[in-house]
Amino acid sequence: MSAALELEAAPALEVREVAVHFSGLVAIASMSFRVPEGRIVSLIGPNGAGKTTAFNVITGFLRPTKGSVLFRGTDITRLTPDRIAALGVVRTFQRTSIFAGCTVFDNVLTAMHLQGKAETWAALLRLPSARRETERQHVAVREILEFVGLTHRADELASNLAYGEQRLLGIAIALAASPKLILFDEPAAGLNPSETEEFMAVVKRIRDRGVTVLLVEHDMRMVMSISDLVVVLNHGRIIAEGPPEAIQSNPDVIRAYLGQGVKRAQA
Ligand SMILES: Nc1ncnc2c1ncn2[C@@H]1O[C@H](COP(=O)(O)OP(=O)(O)OP(=O)(O)O)[C@@H](O)[C@H]1O
Repeated sequence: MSAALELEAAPALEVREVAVHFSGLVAIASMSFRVPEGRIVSLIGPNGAGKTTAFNVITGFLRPTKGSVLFRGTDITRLTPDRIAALGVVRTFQRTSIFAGCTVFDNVLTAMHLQGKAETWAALLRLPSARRETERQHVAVREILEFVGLTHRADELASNLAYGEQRLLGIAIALAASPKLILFDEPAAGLNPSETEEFMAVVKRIRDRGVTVLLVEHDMRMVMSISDLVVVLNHGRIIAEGPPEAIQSNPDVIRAYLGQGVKRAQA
C-alpha cells in the first residue's frame, strides 16, 4: 500500500497541530502527523528536536500549549496518563522500571495485575472465578514470555538478566497491559548489534499481531529497516514524512539529521 493510501486509512493516532512551549522556549512549534493502524511509525530527528516531548503529550504526561491528540478518533489530549494507558496506549521508557529483586515471571504477572483491578476483590475473597482468573493470567504471562523469547529465563531474577534481555522484559511488561498502540523511546540505545536484531524481530512480530507501534530512535539502520513510515522532526517542526526510502533520499532530512545520524549509527 502506498504512503498516500496509508495516510487515508483510519489512523490509530492523530496528532493535530500540537505546540508545546516551556516558559518561552518552543519545544514543539506545530506538529501534525498520523500513525496508521497496525503499522510501525518512527519519529526521528536531532537531539532536542522535540521527540520525547511529543511522546509526553501523546501519553498524557504533558498538556500541550495548543492542539489535540486523537486515539482511534477519541480526543485524549486532556486525559490523565492512566486513563490513556487504560485505552491501550502503552509506553516503554529508555530505562524500564522492572523489579530487579523479582523473577522475570513475577515482573510480567505484576504488570498484568496492575491493570486488572476488578479481579483484585474476587482474589481477596478467594472466589472460584478468581482462581480461574489467576490460571488465565499465568497462561497469558507464559505466552508473553514465549512471544519475546524469555521462556527459558522465567524463573531468573530480573537483576540477573543481560542488558538486551532486560529490554525484552520491558517489552513483556508493556505487552501485559494489552496495548493497542505501543510507544518505544530509544529502544535500541545501548544494545549490541545482535540484541538490536532480536529486538527488531520482536517489534515486527508485535506489529504483525495488529498492534500499532510508534518509535523514537536514533539507530538509523533499525529505523530504516523496520518502519512503514518515518516522521522527521527538526527544531520542533516536521520537515518530512514518508516511507523510509523517500526519507533517506530527502535532501532536507540529510542536511538536518541523516548525515549526522548515519555516522552515529555506524559508530
Ligand atoms: N520540562 C522541560 N522544561 C523546559 N524545557 C524542556 C523540557 N523538556 C524538554 N525541554 C526542551 O524542549 C526541547 C525538546 O526536547 P526533547 O527532549 O523533546 O527533544 P528530543 O528530540 O527528545 O531530544 P533527544 O533526542 O536528545 O532525546 C529541548 O530544547 C529541551 O531542552
